[in-house]
Parts: sequence; structure tokens; C-alpha cells
Amino acid sequence: SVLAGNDLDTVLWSRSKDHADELNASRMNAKYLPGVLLPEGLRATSSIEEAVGGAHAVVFVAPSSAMREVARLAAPYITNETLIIHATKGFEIENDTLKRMSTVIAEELNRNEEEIVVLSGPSHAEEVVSKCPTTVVTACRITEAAERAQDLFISPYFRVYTNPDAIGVEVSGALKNIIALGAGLSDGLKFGDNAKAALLTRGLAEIARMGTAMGANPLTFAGLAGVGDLVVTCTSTHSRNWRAGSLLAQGKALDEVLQTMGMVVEGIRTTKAAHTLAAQYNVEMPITEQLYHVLFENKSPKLAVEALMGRGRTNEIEEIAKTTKENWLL
Ligand SMILES: NC(=O)C1=CN([C@@H]2O[C@H](COP(=O)(O)OP(=O)(O)OC[C@H]3O[C@@H](n4cnc5c(N)ncnc54)[C@H](O)[C@@H]3O)[C@@H](O)[C@H]2O)C=CC1
Ligand SMILES: O=C(CO)COP(=O)(O)O
Repeated sequence: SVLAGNDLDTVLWSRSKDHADELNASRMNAKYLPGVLLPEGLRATSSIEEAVGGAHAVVFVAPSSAMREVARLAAPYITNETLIIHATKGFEIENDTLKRMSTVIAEELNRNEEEIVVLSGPSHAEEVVSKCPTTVVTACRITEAAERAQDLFISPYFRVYTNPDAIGVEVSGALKNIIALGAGLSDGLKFGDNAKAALLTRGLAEIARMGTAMGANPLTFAGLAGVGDLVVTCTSTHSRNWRAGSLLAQGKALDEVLQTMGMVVEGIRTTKAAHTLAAQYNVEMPITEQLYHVLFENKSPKLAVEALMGRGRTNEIEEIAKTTKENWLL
């Protein structure tokens, strides 16, 4: 929508021919964005060759679980000159390996990971298609690539910043979904506003700890892809992660919640991924750990909160200083 609104010839790929035909005939995406008329310049196709062949830029936004499959399908029709952007918020989990989306795309397209642009930030689709003012980041180590992506997307209602720290932007986009699940759970259990503010703040601390251990610049977590996306996902009723958390609070089983949602809830797989990453990198992620017990080991949320509240005493400033002093990239 944003690209077509900028008068760029834009093709949307769907694996379903019926879905692509319906989009073209009605100019609406009835299942995912009901009631919204899409821009005239936007075409849909179920042919991946037609969608990406000869394209100046390709934007990958499949759910993280489908990214490798989709990138593999697209690979034969993409040249080395094509600008590659992705906006997916999750990790690939395969057996014991965990990969960021840029790594997965780079492997499938046989490209250098550092050329891939990550687009992220507080940007619920429902508001973007309604042209509500929205701000995002295009992140890439190669400034020219980040700026090319910025040029394509920037518009009067869609402001795009650049950031060289693709790792930080990518990791914060994925990890904030875990905290949003927790915020939905907390709201559903009527734990109150203090608890949610604590979840956001201490959630950001553990996202920053994990991100910097993976090579991110700690300043990224104070930006749009960090605190910005964390705030919107933990507070907006558009958020699927927040909604899934609030359904879990009603006592529904995880499978039932996922069926009710009918859309991707990235935070669930990401909780599993982050639980493993925390052990691999030896990083403390207490909220993620407790959420892991709740989601996958049937721990009651009340006991999880007790465990969080009863942790050893910590000096807040010393702990933040530790995160920011180490692992500086830039
Ligand atoms: N919806 C939003 O507001 C935002 C979503 N994102 C991210 O974008 C990614 C995708 O999310 P949504 O589009 O919202 O999810 P969604 O659940 O609304 O839609 C996912 C789409 O992917 C398709 N799909 C699933 N498996 C596929 C496969 N194997 N091959 C091809 N297509 C497949 C589905 O048919 C569906 O059309 C996620 O990582 C999400 O975190 C990022 C920013 C905002
Ligand atoms: O990342 C998002 C908004 O920036 C979308 O979050 P949900 O996947 O929770 O809906």
C-alpha cells in the first residue's frame, strides 16, 4: 500500500491464486484488512516469477516460519542488483540452530547478509493502510542500501529513519513480541498499569542485554524499532501477540488461542528461540524464561509473577551500565 501509494509499480505475491484474484477484483484484502480499499497501482499475483522477476526491490514479509521456503521460491528470479528488504519479526528455529531473518534470506539468495535491509518499527498494518502517521526504520550496515529503502517508502504519512545497526533493529523487532504476550497476559489477569509499565521497562532491559550480546548497538533499543515497537505492541489492541496473551489469561490452551487468532503470533515461537539464545549467550532473560514456563510447561501466570518479583535484589543503574559499556559496535 505504501509503495503503490508512492506511484511505484508494486506487485503483491500470494501463494493462493484465489486470494490474488480476489485482491485484484475487489481491491480489498477481506480476511486480513477488511473494509480497506487498496491503492489502484497495487496488483496481486500467485506467480512468484511475475512478482519478483526484474524487480528493482523485493520486500519479504512472510511469517518467520515460512521465510526460508518463500526466499527459496523467489531466489531463481532475483538478481544481485535487486535491493532486498525484509519486515519479518522473528527467528528461524530449525533443530538446534537459530537464525535471524537476514541470515536466512542471504543464505537462500546467495547474498552477503550485510546487504539486506531490515524495515521495522511501530507499524500496525491496520493503521498504515488507513494512512495514520507512522514512523519506521530501514536498517543496514551499507548506508546506501538503507537510504534506497528509505527513498522507496518515505511518504507524508510514513516517515522513515535509517540506522546502520541491522542486528539491533532485527533482534528488537523479534524479541518485543515476547514482552507483548506477557503484557496481554498481565492485562487479561488485571495485574494493573504498574505491572505493565514494569514489564515494558524490564522487558526492554532484557531485549537490550540479548541484543548487545548478539552484536547490536545498545542505542538502537532507545529507538523506533526498540522502545517504539515495544510500546505499540504491548498497548495496542491491534497486536496479535497482546491479544494472544489476553486469551491465555482467560485460561484457554495455547492451541485453542492460535486457532482463534487465525493469524501469525510470532511471540510464541520467539519465546522458544529466545529461551535457547539466552542459554547459548549466557544472558539473563527472566521475563522470557517465566513466559516460556507458562507457555510450554503449564506454569500458572501467578507463580511466574511470584518468581519474577522474588528475584535477587539488583542495582538498576549498574546493570544498565553493564549492558551499554560492553559490545559497542559503532
Ligand atoms: N501485521 C502487522 O501489523 C505487522 C506484521 N509484521 C510482521 O510481518 C510478518 C507477517 O505478519 P502478517 O502478514 O501480519 O501475518 P498474517 O498472519 O496476517 O499473514 C501471513 C500471511 O502469510 C501467508 N503465509 C503463511 N505461510 C506461508 C507460506 N509457507 N508461504 C507463503 N505464504 C505464507 C499467509 O497465507 C498470510 O497471507 C510477521 O513476522 C510479523 O511480525 C511486521 C510489522 C507489522
Ligand atoms: O509488529 C507489529 C507492529 O509494529 C505487529 O505486532 P503483532 O504481530 O503483535 O500484531
